[in-house]
Amino acid sequence: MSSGRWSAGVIPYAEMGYWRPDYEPKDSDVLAAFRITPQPGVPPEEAGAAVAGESSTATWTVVWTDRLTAYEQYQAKCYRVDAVPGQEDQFIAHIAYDLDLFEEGSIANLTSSIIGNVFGFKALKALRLEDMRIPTHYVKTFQGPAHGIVMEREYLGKFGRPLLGATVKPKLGLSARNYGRVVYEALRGGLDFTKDDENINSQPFMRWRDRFLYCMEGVNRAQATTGEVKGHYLNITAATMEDMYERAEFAKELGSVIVMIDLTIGYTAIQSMAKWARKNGVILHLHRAGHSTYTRQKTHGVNFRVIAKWMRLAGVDHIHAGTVVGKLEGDPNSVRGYYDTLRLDKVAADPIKGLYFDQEWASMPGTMPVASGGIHAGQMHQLLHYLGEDSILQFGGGTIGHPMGIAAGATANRVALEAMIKARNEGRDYLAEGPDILRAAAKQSRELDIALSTWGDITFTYESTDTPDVVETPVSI
Ligand SMILES: O=C(COP(=O)(O)O)[C@H](O)[C@H](O)COP(=O)(O)O
Ligand SMILES: [Mg+2]
Repeated sequence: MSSGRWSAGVIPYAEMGYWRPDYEPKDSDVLAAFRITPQPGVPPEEAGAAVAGESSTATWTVVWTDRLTAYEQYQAKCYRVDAVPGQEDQFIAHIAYDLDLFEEGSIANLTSSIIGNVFGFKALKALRLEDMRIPTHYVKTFQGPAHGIVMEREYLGKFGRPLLGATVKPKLGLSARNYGRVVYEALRGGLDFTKDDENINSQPFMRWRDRFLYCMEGVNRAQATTGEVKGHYLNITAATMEDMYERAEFAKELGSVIVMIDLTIGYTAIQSMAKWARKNGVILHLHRAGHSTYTRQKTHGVNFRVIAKWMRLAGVDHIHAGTVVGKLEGDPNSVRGYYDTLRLDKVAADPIKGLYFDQEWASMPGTMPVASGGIHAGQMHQLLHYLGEDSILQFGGGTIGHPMGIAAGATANRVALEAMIKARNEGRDYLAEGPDILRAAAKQSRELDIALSTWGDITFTYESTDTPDVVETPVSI
């Protein structure tokens, strides 16, 4: 292959040893699959080598000090470049990184290497990190989910069905007392959880302490009324770690089973809160606020499946992971891949689901995927079919917008879910028989009947104008 010089005076990375088609990745290597779109005139192997170089040891020229290190071991190696069928300018570069390049248990260190500089590289028109294989040697250095799916179910005493939740709406502006009323109504009506929105922190119209007090009053009253364990995700996102710890401690003092953080607080803050959550026996919910700024474009950024992997390592118990049928973007096969990544212990490579590598989690607990964003009771069969039962289904508008009121909206969701689970136990098929099962259940429940007649036809078909995630069978070049 001709490595090509993409700028005068620059030594091709391929010549510096970052293109190694003969390299056999070791079991302990961290592997990455990047979608690269090289600039005209830059051969794909050179572009792949440049990414390997810049995300490991290299600068743009050979430096004398390289020879003072175990240079070859520390060089990342681009060992394979595949053409993407139907996308002439795109290639998938596979890169192997020696485990010694990374600090144990640090998402900040892992990401400063893998996505640190390379996305601004002039040699590339665009770059997207599609997937990573985290070797079990490295997996074992992370705490992982504070409690995980199995323990969460045991704490709550809820088994064999998805958990139900709702985001309090409107997003902003309610007083603490009215907010607490929404919590109580939704929980007494049949939901397991209610949730703060991503941008509810401590604004002038409702300070965090007041919100926590009124929410927990609603939670406690709903527990007394229903005899079930209930929770409200108290969002402890704040400007500093000190503020977040203070809010988390107060939530625990009030007896909350769960607290919430936003992805915007950053990887290190997330890992710190995961440690706090394990130590204090409080479930940790993560809202992926901001992710679409870098996950949505199909040729540039970071695929959400990689964020899902990092967040399971970082230690969150819940993460928003898409709905397939709701109001927000999400290709069905890719979403199934995210859910597998979060829940399974061994995840097999599957090009249809966009999974480039086998991933072994070495018994690390699973993170509960949360489906949220424009979903309602009329989609219950589809949600169960696509997302499975170890999930949280969250209906904000689809609870609080119910014409008969908030508690009725919650009841509609609970009745629809229980009808579907009963049908599963009788061996019936969610997708084929779902609409019949829902209609039959609605004959016994005015709340569900009204929900179906209000929202039954809403399918968010405008979403299908989005380009589906590019999932292809790679071809070696
Ligand atoms: O407020 C909502 C949903 O409200 P509603 O249920 O009224 O639509 C959540 O913030 C979104 O789910 C985030 O998206 P994602 O879950 O995809 O990250
Ligand atoms: Mg929201």
